[in-house]
Amino acid sequence: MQTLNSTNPNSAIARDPFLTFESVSKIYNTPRGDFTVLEGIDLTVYESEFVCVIGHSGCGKSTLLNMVSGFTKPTHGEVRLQSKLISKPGPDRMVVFQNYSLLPWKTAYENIYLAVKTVYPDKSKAEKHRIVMENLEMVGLLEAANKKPKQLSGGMRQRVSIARALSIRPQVLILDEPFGALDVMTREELQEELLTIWREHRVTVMMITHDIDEAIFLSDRIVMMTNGPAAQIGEIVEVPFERPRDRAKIMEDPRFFTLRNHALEFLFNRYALTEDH
Ligand SMILES: Nc1ncnc2c1ncn2[C@@H]1O[C@H](COP(=O)(O)OP(=O)(O)OP(=O)(O)O)[C@@H](O)[C@H]1O
Repeated sequence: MQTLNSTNPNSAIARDPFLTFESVSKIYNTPRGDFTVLEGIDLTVYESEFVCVIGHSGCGKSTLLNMVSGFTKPTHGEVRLQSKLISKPGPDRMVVFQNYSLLPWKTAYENIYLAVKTVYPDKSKAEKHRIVMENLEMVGLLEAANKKPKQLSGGMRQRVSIARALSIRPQVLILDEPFGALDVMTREELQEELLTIWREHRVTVMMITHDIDEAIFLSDRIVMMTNGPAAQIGEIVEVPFERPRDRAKIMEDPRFFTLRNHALEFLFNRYALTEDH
């Protein structure tokens, strides 16, 4: 594994490990025999870090994040959060998917309320209400509180999903291509909002994206996966831009193009998809 050198002000060096993958492999048993998706994954994510994972379709990015959420377990190796072995889902790790996953028969308010009620059954009704309202406000959706998902735009639904995930104060926010289905304008708007929320909450984020520009704009480090089967971390690139980030300024920075070209070269030259994939 290589790391592109940088003088990153957000550099993870000399911080305590927070989320760790130690010699992680994942093998699925399929009707055609064992299928090794990931092999020998070692990764340390630091508290409050924003890490993006990129790689070709099917290389195992969701599998990697599913081992953080606890939806799936490693076949070999361990994933730990603050030294504690992750073996099942828990409220300390919340996931936002691309396809919203809101309950369609409940309003935005009720979707968030249900999450708060499930995780904090002992909180008073007034306190639960306060948490829901605070989180709806955080994503600018107070006025849409009583709307059901089908009455909301894709961007609004994703805002509700993010509010719901953060309402229970997870330590890790797992984002599986959260903006993949949105148009460019909405996508950029949500990226800005996500960065503001991340800065205020200091939550640790692991996010899958197929969009290199999005990964550069959002993250402290980009984990680039090789192709499967038996995909590995090919390279980890540090993103050197100071925060808060200004998209226009970043786009003018020569380092942006160096990073972008480096990631493109990795994906479309060194690990280009071949006929077999
Ligand atoms: N439960 C399972 N059983 C068998 N194979 C699986 C299972 N889940 C995933 N796979 C296979 O593992 C590989 C990696 O899947 P995964 O969804 O992790 O990739 P990905 O990089 O997230 O893909 P994409 O970018 O298309 O979402 C794929 O070949 C997929 O078909």
